[in-house]
Amino acid sequence: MSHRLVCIMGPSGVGKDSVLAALRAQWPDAERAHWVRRSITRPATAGGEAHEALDRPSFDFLRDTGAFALHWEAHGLGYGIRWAELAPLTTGRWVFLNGSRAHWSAVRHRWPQATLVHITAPAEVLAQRLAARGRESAAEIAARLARAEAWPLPPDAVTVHNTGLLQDAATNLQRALQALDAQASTALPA
Ligand SMILES: Nc1ncnc2c1ncn2[C@@H]1O[C@H](COP(=O)(O)OP(=O)(O)O)[C@@H](O)[C@H]1O
Ligand SMILES: O=P(O)(O)OC[C@H]1O[C@H](OP(=O)(O)OP(=O)(O)O)[C@H](O)[C@@H]1O
Repeated sequence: MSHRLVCIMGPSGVGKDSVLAALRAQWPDAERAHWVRRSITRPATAGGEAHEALDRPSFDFLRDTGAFALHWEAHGLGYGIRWAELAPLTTGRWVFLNGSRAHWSAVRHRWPQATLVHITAPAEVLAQRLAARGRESAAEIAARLARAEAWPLPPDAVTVHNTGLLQDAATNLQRALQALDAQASTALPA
C-alpha cells in the first residue's frame, strides 16, 4: 500500500501547501489520512505551513541520531520528516507530504510504490504568487525561481495543473489518487 505515501512536489510558489490544504479540507475520510508536519530550520513566525521549527543545532542532532525518516537541504534550510509522521502507512492510511524534487530518488528507493504528485503552473504565475505570499526576500524569490526549471519528471508522476481555482486542483488530485487506489486494490492477490 505504499502508493498511499503521497509526495507533493513542484517549484516554489506553485501551490503545494495550498493544494494540500484544499485537499485536506475535502478529503472524504479524515480518519484514514495523515498530513505530515515537517521539521524545518525556519522560524515558526515565518508564516505558511504549521511546521516544527528547529534551530540548526537541534536539526543536525536529530538528523545525526536517526530521528528523521527523510531529510534534505534546500533554500539554505534543513527539512526533516520524523519517523512518527510516516507510521500511519503501516495501518494502510494515506500519508501526504510536501517533498523535494531533488530528494525524490531517495524516497523512491525506500518506498518504491510511493506516489509522486507534480504540481505545475506557468513561470510568470510562480513569480506573482511568491511576491504576493511575501514570506521570502526578493533575492530568495529569485533563487527559488531559478530552481524552478529543469527537473526530469518521472514517467509515472501524477500531474496536477494549479492555474485556476484551488478547489479544482484539489478535486483533480483526489480523483487521480482514488483511481490509483482502485488500480492497486485490483492488483492485490486474492
Ligand atoms: N490556485 C491558486 N490560485 C491563486 N493563488 C494560489 C493558488 N494556489 C496557490 N496560491 C497562492 O500562491 C502562493 C504560493 O502558494 P504555496 O501553497 O505557498 O506554494 P508552495 O508551497 O508550492 O511554495 C500562496 O500565497 C497561495 O495563496
Ligand atoms: O527540491 P525542490 O523540489 O526544489 O524543493 C526544495 C524544497 O522547497 C520546498 O520547500 P518549501 O515549502 O520550504 O518552499 P516553497 O514553499 O517555496 O516551495 C519543497 O517542499 C522542498 O522542501
